[in-house]
Amino acid sequence: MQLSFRWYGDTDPVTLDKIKQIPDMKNIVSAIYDVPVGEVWPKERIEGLKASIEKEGLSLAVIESLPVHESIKLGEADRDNYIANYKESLKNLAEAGIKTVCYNFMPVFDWTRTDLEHELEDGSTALLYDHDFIKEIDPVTTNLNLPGWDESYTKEDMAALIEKYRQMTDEDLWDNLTYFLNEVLPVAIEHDVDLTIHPDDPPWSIFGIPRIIKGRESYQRLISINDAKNNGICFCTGSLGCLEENNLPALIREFGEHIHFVHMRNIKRLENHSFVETAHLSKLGSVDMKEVTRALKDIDYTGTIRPDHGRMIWGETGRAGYGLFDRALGAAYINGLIEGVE
Ligand SMILES: O=C(O)C(=O)C[C@H](O)[C@H](O)CO
Ligand SMILES: [Fe+2]
Repeated sequence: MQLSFRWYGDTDPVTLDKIKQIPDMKNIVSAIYDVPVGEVWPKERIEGLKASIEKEGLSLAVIESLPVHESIKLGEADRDNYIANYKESLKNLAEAGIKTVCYNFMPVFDWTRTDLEHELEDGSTALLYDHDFIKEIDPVTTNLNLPGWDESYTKEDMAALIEKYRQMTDEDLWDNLTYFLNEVLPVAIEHDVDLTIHPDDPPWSIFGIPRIIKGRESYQRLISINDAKNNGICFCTGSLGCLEENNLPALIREFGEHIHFVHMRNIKRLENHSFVETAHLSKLGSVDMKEVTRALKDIDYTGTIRPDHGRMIWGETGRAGYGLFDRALGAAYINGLIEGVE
């Protein structure tokens, strides 16, 4: 298993010279963030990102993420243009030697929380999701100012987009994912790139819009589209762990040959679908990280694994979920789990 760390590029307050001092940290997960969603990622930009990482003696192991344009998720008439661009970007990434690309198929929003600085009893802060609050609010008028949300939307854009998705069913979204994968997988297979779909976070419909990547049935359906290993999974313990019925070690054993990227994150399930992110340690949350790691060992997982969202501890401020200190503690914990199961 290749330990890795997410880095948001030159604007990230967490710098590569610090990341590389985390024990056994050799691999970086990153992306190009200033190319508009749907445009082609130029070769020179990819090479530039790679060079900036290799300059520090690290390697660019995974792209998280190559985003999927809303027109593709909506199945709109112009989706083919964006799919053609997606293929071009995949080719450019493959030519730069990148073999693992993460994406998600969540409509409009990325991960969703209701409080980015929820104070825990030890004085650290974590990301909280209050399901009752989410059910009450109008996402257009309530500014949750989540970093994962695309800041380029005007309120009118967002309202129009949400309305379009509210007319869609899960089936419609599956149809559009199927269309997308039938188009891009041949390119991924030809260039030996593993696409890895990140689960929905949280893994259920919010704001009345569909979400489909939630657990076992989702993965059975995903693989029924195309059983090539390139039709892959980013196994995120924090996202999947939000649903008590998701047996994470069993999912790993069942879908292991499609897992090419792992996010290690712990959450504590609260009542009625609410949850709070915790430190990575199993006993502080609802996810048994040791059994997850043992299952990864059992499937001889050799892919990339990263600590996912951490708390803000020791007074650190920065990008929600992406501070240095608690993710570094998480990385050290993952090192220990791997050593333990080996
Ligand atoms: O929601 C999660 O578990 C993620 O890993 C999602 C990442 O934070 C997402 O890629 C940020 O855009
Ligand atoms: Fe994740």
